[in-house]
Amino acid sequence: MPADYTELKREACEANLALPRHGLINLTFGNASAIDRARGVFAIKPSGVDYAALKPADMVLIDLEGRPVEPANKLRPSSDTPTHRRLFLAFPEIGGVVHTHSSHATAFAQAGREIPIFGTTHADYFFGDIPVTRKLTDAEIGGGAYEWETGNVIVEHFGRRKKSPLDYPAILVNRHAPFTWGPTVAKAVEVAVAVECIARMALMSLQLDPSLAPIEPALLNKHFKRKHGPGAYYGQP
Ligand SMILES: O=C(CO)[C@@H](O)[C@H](O)COP(=O)(O)O
Repeated sequence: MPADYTELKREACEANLALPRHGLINLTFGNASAIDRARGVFAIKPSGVDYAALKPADMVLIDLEGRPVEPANKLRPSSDTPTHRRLFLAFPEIGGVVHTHSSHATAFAQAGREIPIFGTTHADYFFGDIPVTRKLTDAEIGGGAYEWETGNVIVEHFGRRKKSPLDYPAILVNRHAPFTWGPTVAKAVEVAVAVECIARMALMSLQLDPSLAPIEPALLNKHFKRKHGPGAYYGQP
């Protein structure tokens, strides 16, 4: 009896449809995926397909070895599938990954800039700057495993600090755009919305005052602690 992935595909499709709904997507940029940890299979957006046309049955199933789970059909998995797979392998706590090219967060990523924490909107969600990875090297870009290497620089950023990725569910890939994750793909979408909202506010704050200092520690602690409690992780990845 073949496994039934109907619910996994529905969950992944709903997350992908939420991206343009939240204004995080232009054209076919971006992608979302959800994993069935018990079976080691994730469902991801098909490559290059108009979001408006997406249906659950279009989601492509890939196992954690990178193999298609269903007979190949006309729809190829997202070009970013190896990046999602790299994150699912490195972060066993996560249930979903989202990648967008949302404008303001992508502006910070292209500039290789972390998103500084200037106010309580940010402090309610993250205890520090939203980080940016190092640039990929020419060898990583041209070595034939670019998307996998993109996942590697994200994992490397967290690995050095040995913090749970759920404590810090977002990062900007240098010269590229944001990736977010969460215990579910729906939560990863929510984080992607928060990252874009925070990035837009940060960019406008810097336009008003290019030398704006980061938020005061007392205000950061008050807002983060009242939302996430004393047991939450306080610090950067
Ligand atoms: O990173 C990028 C573009 O730079 C991706 O967001 C692609 O634009 C999405 O491609 P598919 O998921 O449609 O293959």
